Amino acid sequence: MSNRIAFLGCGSMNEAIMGGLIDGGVDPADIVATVRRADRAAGLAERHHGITAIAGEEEPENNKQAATGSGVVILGVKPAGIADLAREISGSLSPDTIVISVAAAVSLAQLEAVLPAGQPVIRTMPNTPAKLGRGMVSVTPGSSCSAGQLQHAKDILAAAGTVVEVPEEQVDAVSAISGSGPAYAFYLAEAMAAAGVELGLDPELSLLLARGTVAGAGFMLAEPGADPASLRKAVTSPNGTTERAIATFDERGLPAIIAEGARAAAARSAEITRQLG
Ligand SMILES: NC(=O)C1=CN([C@@H]2O[C@H](COP(=O)(O)OP(=O)(O)OC[C@H]3O[C@@H](n4cnc5c(N)ncnc54)[C@H](OP(=O)(O)O)[C@@H]3O)[C@@H](O)[C@H]2O)C=CC1
Ligand SMILES: O=C(O)[C@@H]1CCC=N1
Repeated sequence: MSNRIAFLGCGSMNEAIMGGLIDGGVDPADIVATVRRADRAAGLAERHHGITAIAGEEEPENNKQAATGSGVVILGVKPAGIADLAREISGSLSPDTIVISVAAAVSLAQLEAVLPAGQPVIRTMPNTPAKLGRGMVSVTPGSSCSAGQLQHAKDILAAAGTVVEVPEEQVDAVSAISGSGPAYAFYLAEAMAAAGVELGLDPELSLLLARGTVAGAGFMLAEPGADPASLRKAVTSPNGTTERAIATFDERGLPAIIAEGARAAAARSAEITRQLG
């Protein structure tokens, strides 16, 4: 199988995976990326020296060219564009080209319906820390994906972070927790920075403290066997300051609010799947 990997629709998510793979040792010469805009393609080629980036506005056949001869093709456009993209490249795929979709809400059945019969397909749900090799990536194989092909995809994606296999009915939940999750952590950092300003800190200092604290806590969580509840308790002195803050969060129902947000994210995913038919 060809070593070449094509990132079709190389925006936030696919660029993050691509960055993780390059840092993890994939040869940039084996990577081809497509986008619509020429300035975006130029930016990708500048940030990831040695890859080939092709813009649709300059080369309308860019996706077909990139798919031709690639062993793995990673579809990274918005959910509404995935079926058209898959149709567009279906005549350019080898029967053993592994087609990976990173799109939320696009089902395996929807993908398989627009690709050649028997094409190996894998639905994934990654997240943007993949850029640092710190992503969480779920994989769900389609009906024609062999165990060997799934393992090959897992081996490639491992450079982007931790790979977990889940049944398709759990992908919306994975999306609501780890797919969208980095945004929740950034939102927490934004709220903490704003709270610091309200308490009288200089905005720049407050942002520095909030960023460093969320990042530092993230590193602690990344240690093997880390337990968020134990780590939290280690900060919380009896009758101290943290205890008062956590009690306030509990009284105001913050865990329920987070659960409600995650339910809304998962429900939106299911809604998009229905809308895409
Ligand atoms: N962002 C995230 O954290 C996550 C996103 N996802 C999924 O990833 C997918 C992409 O999302 P995201 O990266 O945020 O979106 P972006 O808008 O950042 O990226 C989409 C990219 O696709 C390119 N593009 C659009 N149409 C075409 C086409 N026909 N041919 C080639 N390139 C095309 C765009 O090019 P141009 O820039 O030139 O317009 C853009 O670079 C979605 O399906 C989403 O559900 C999944 C998990 C997390
Ligand atoms: O917001 C979205 O729809 C995508 C899917 C998960 C994260 N970002």
